Amino acid sequence: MSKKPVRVAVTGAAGQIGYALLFRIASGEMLGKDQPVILQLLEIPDEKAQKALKGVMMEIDDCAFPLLAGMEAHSDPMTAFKDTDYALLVGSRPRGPGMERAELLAINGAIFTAQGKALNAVASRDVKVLVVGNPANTNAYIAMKSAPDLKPGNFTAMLRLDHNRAASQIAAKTGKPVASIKQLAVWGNHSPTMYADYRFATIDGASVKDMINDQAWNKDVFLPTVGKRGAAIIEARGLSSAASAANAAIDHMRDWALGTNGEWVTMGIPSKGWYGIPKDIMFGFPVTCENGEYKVVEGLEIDAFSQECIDKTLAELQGEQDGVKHLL
Ligand SMILES: NC(=O)c1ccc[n+]([C@@H]2O[C@H](COP(=O)([O-])OP(=O)(O)OC[C@H]3O[C@@H](n4cnc5c(N)ncnc54)[C@H](O)[C@@H]3O)[C@@H](O)[C@H]2O)c1
Ligand SMILES: O=C(O)C[C@H](O)C(=O)O
Repeated sequence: MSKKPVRVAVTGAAGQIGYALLFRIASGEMLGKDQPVILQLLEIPDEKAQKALKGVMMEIDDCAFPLLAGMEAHSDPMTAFKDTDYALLVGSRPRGPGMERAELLAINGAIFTAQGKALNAVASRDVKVLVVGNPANTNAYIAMKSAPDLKPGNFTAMLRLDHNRAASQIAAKTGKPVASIKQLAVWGNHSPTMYADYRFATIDGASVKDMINDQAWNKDVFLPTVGKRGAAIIEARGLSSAASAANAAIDHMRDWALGTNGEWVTMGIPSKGWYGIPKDIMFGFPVTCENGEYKVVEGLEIDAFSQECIDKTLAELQGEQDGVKHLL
């Protein structure tokens, strides 16, 4: 018997990431090739944006996706999020050259108060929320705090692009296939302070740290390359990453919904005190997923260098989250 369709809301649906994301959701790459979906697409109530959204929807229609069980255009989160099972909050301004993501808080923060409230009012009580719009961790925190009737743990921020970037750099350094890299983690904020950590990573059972055996490369090449990759792409492309961001969003939601078979992935989630990160800080942690739930990988040893990195990204997040109290 075929499965009941699930509702997937996507904001910023006519934007760059939206264009790289919607077709893949509709084709079953996110929730499985047997899972029908209803797309609930949100754009700003602006004639040009709504017209562009109609154009994207015409193209989606023209793909004749067998799993697409319905598609709606919205300009109000209160209708876009009605009964939604999954919400991908992408819609918000990207940064331009020379900006840091945190500078977007003043522009984008308020979007997530309104959207958190709307999710609180009308979404499924089990909605799984992924915040992509930057600064992603703090926007996710705002949305979570604006939705007191939903479970805080159902709000997540996207660190998966950083995880995938780290995996790709390690594959290049070791000359091994990216798929062979296991047990990678990215701690903290989706910002240059993030701490991509390969101390526990393995390739075919062997330690990646021992294979690389170069702390100078870790500190002076790997961490800055991963941490500043978004800026490097903006510099090269003139626009912020879109297809890789959409790909990471698909990976994040697919793994959360369908499980990771014991493999580690990175998700930005509200802390419950793990590794000394204060409660509710929206922090990147290594997790595994099973039965629609994520579980933090606990008990990892944090050495002095790692603690210093974790403290730095935590302090930045605390500063950002203190700075948005007026929105909550
Ligand atoms: N977390 C990550 O790893 C990551 C990666 C890449 C990009 N991003 C962020 O994702 C966001 C979107 O990037 P993009 O390249 O698609 O930008 P874009 O400008 O191409 O598209 C954004 C779209 O969002 C719409 N929008 C704005 N406010 C909205 C609102 N309140 N409700 C609904 N829609 C709204 C705009 O009209 C626009 O169509 C940016 O904030 C960017 O920095 C995050
Ligand atoms: O860096 C940006 O502003 C976009 C995005 O967050 C990225 O990491 O590519």
